[in-house]
Amino acid sequence: MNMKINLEKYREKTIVIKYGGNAMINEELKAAVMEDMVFLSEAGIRVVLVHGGGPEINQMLQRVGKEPKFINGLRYTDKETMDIVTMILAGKVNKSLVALIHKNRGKAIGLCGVDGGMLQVKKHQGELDLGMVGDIITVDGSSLEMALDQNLIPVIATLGVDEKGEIYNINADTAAAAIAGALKAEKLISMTDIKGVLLDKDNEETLLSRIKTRDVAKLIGDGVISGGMIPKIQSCVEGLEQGVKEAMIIDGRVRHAVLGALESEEAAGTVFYTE
Ligand SMILES: Nc1ncnc2c1ncn2[C@@H]1O[C@H](COP(=O)(O)OP(=O)(O)O)[C@@H](O)[C@H]1O
Ligand SMILES: CC(=O)N[C@@H](CCC(=O)OP(=O)(O)O)C(=O)O
Repeated sequence: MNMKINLEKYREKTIVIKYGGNAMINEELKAAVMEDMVFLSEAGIRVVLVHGGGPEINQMLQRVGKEPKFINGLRYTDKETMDIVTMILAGKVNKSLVALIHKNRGKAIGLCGVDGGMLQVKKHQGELDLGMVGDIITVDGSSLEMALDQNLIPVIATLGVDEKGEIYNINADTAAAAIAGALKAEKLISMTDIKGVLLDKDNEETLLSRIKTRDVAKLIGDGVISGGMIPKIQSCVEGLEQGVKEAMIIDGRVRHAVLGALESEEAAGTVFYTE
């Protein structure tokens, strides 16, 4: 890779990168993102990759004749859907990302939140029943720390487990924020399929490049932010509240977007800040 960027300031720091299913738009881009993960890891950065896979889950549901259903950006997950989420997230998507890292001569370990009891959940509490969706109660980061100490890149599928051993589905942005908080990460970067948070979601010229965390509730209440952007933006706020130094949303369609985001404080995308 012919990129000269100074990553020294992140050496031995933890960076949690959330890679959304919508930014896995083609195999070439996916391979380039995994190349970046290896590059960062080789620069001595403790990289944790938390991935989504919503579109792949939708495709499989449709193949078996089930219509995907979302409520405020969260998937309604009945038992049959949960089986498919497990197969696709912890199986197909997770292993394909790990394999791509290995293809780039990096070392990765694919885990899901059930492994090592990493993501402990209880059934989601909300106005509406979402089935097998879990709310995170605690994050046990010890298996992640162990992997990072061995210079492995942990690649995480966002399933969680409750005290009865039941497996739940967790939105990948929500899980990434909780993991970043538990690891006291330097940065939480969410890669998606749009420039960042837009004032008008159909006009990419209306990028909000900086958002104050206390304005987030109003942006959601006013309907500026909808669908999958709701958990994404909420998770940036939660990450900062839990001690992450910086949270941002960037355009995963752009090659080497993560490297650009680390290189420049004024990177493209949306940066969240508290006062
Ligand atoms: N104000 C907004 N700005 C940007 N995107 C928005 C906004 N409101 C809703 N969205 C939608 O949120 C989507 C990103 O969330 P999602 O599809 O869940 O992505 P990912 O798979 O990366 O997690 C965008 O593609 C866009 O359609
Ligand atoms: C509860 C819930 O909504 N879980 C998500 C988990 C995957 C995810 O978040 O994937 P993206 O990042 O690609 O959207 C889902 O089932 O789609």
